[in-house]
Amino acid sequence: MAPNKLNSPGNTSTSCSQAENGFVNSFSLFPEKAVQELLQSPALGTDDHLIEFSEALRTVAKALRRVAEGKASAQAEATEWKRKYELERTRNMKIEHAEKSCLEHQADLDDVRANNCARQPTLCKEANGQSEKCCSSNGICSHEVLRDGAPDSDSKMIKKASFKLSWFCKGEQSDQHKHDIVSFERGNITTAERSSKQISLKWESCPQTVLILTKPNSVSVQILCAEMIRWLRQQKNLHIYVEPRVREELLTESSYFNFVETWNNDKEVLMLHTKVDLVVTLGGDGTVLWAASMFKGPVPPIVPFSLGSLGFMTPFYSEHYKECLESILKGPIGITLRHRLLCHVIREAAKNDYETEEPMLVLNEVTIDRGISSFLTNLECYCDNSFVTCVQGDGLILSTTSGSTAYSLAAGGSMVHPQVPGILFTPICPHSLSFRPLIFPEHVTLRVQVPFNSRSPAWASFDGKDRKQLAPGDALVCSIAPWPVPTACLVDSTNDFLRSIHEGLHWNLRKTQSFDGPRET
Ligand SMILES: NC(=O)c1ccc[n+]([C@@H]2O[C@H](COP(=O)([O-])OP(=O)(O)OC[C@H]3O[C@@H](n4cnc5c(N)ncnc54)[C@H](O)[C@@H]3O)[C@@H](O)[C@H]2O)c1
Ligand SMILES: Nc1ncnc2c1ncn2[C@@H]1O[C@H](COP(=O)(O)OP(=O)(O)OP(=O)(O)O)[C@@H](O)[C@H]1O
Repeated sequence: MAPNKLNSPGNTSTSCSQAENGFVNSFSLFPEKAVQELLQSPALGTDDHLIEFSEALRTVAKALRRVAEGKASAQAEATEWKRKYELERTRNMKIEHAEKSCLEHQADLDDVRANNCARQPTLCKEANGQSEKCCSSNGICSHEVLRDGAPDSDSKMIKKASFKLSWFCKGEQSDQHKHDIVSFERGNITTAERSSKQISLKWESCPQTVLILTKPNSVSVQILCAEMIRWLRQQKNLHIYVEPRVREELLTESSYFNFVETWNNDKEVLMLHTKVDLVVTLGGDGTVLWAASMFKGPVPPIVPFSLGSLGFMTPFYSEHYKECLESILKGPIGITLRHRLLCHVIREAAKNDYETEEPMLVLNEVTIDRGISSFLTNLECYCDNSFVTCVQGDGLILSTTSGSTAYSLAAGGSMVHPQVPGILFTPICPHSLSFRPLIFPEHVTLRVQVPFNSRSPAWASFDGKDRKQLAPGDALVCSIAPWPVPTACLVDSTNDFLRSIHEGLHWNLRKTQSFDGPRET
C-alpha cells in the first residue's frame, strides 16, 4: 500500500541518517512534516494523490535547498572578494605611505630629530644609530605623518615614530619573517625553520605620542592615570591623548592638564592610528578589548597595565609603571601579535551581496547564541563552503587564540597560545554528546547561517558587546583580519601566556605527591 511505501524501512533510515549527520535542512523539513501530518489522518491515509503531492513537495524542497546553497556560496565568495579587496587596499596604502615617507623622511628627519633630541637626549641616541636602516627592504617599517594643526606650537608636524619588527628564530635574530617553506628536494619532504618565534619591536625614531585608555568609574585608575600623564609630560615630553571623558575628569582636577589632547568625533577616532605611537591601557582584559575595538584597521603597540581582578592580556604591574615605560620607550620590546577576527553580517533581506553592514573586528570572539529565546539555536556552519555541522544547543563561539582563555574556555574549548594562528569553533551547551570543539587553520572563512526553519532568531555578540539579531536566512561570515593587535610582553609571549594561566586560572594546581609511600621496585 502507498502509505507503507512511504514508511518503508528504506525510506525511514534515509531520513534518519540525514538527520544524524546534521544534513536535514530548512527546506526539506517542512514538506516531510506536512506529509506526516496528512498521513496521520485516516481519511487521507490511502490517497495516492497525497503521495504524489508529497513527492512533488520534496522536489520543490530540493530545488529550494540548491538555491539556498548557491546563494550562501555566492555570499561567501562576495565576502572573500571584499576581504581580498580590503587587503589589497591596505597593502597599496602602506606602499603609498612608505614611498611618501621615504621621500619626506630624508628631508625632514634631521629637522625633526634635532628638535626631538633636544627634548629627549637619552632616548634618541639609539634611534639615531638606526635611522639609516629605515625603509630598508628587511623587516617591517612604519611611518605615518600627522598634519593636524595640533595646539602645541612646536608640533606643527609630528612624525609618527617608525619601528621595525624582527623575528627571533633559535636564539638568532632574523630581519625577515620566515615563512614555513616546504622543500621536496630529491623526493624528501622537509620544512624550513618554523616561523613566528619571539617578535621584537625596535624603535627607529622616538615615540612621541601616547594614547592612554582607562577603565571607567575606578578611582585608583583615575589617580594612576593623572600621575602617569604628569610623568610622561614632565620626564619624557610626550604628547598625550585620552578619551573625552577622561580629559574632562582631568580638567576637573586641575587646569594643568590643558595640554592633554582628545578627539571630537568618530572620524577623528578612525585616524588615531596615524597619530599614536603607543597605547597604554589601565584596567583589566576588558580595557584591552576596548582599546583594540577603537582601531578598525592597523593598531599601534599596546602596553597593558593590570588594574583588574584577572589579567590574561595585562602583564604589566602598575606599581612599576615608570620603569616599564622607560624600557618600552627605549625598546626593543617583546611583542605578542594577537590575531583578530573580521566578521560580516549578511542579511537575507539585503538586495545584493555587497549590501553588507559595517564589518566588526573582535580580539576575543564572536558568539552566536539564542539570546533570551528558550528554543535551541539551530545554526548551519560551513568552512570555505564545505558543510561543517548544524549546531543545536545554546550557541556557538568562534574565537581567536587570544580569546581561547575567555568564553571559549568556559564552554569547554582548549587553551591555545596566543601566537598560534587559528580559529576556535566551540559549541555552547550542545544538545549532543559527541560535539567536541574544533580548531580551524588561519586561512579559512567560516559561515554560520540561521536556517529558514529556525524556530527563533539568533543573536551575535562581538567581544561580549554590540548584540545583533540574526533572523532566519541571515548569516555571519568570519575570517582572520589583516590587522593584528600587537601587545607588549613583560618577558616574552610564551612566558607571559604561561604566567597568566598559572596565576589567573591556577591551571593544573595540585599538591605534589609525597615520596613517602609505595614505590615501583
Ligand atoms: N562564561 C564566560 O566565561 C563568559 C561569558 C560572557 C563573556 N565572557 C568573556 O568576557 C569577554 C568580555 O570581557 P569584558 O571584560 O568586556 O567583560 P566582563 O567585565 O564581563 O569580564 C569578563 C571576564 O572575562 C575575562 N576575559 C576577557 N578576555 C579574556 C581573555 N582573552 N582571556 C581570559 N579572560 C578574559 C575578563 O578578565 C573578565 O574577568 C568576552 O569577550 C568573553 O570572552 C565570558
Ligand atoms: N575606556 C573604556 N570605555 C568604556 N568602557 C570600557 C573602557 N575600558 C573598559 N571598559 C569596559 O569596562 C568593563 C570592565 O573593564 P575591565 O575588564 O578592564 O575591568 P575589570 O572588570 O575590573 O577587570 P577584571 O575583569 O579583570 O576584574 C569591560 O566591559 C570593558 O569593556
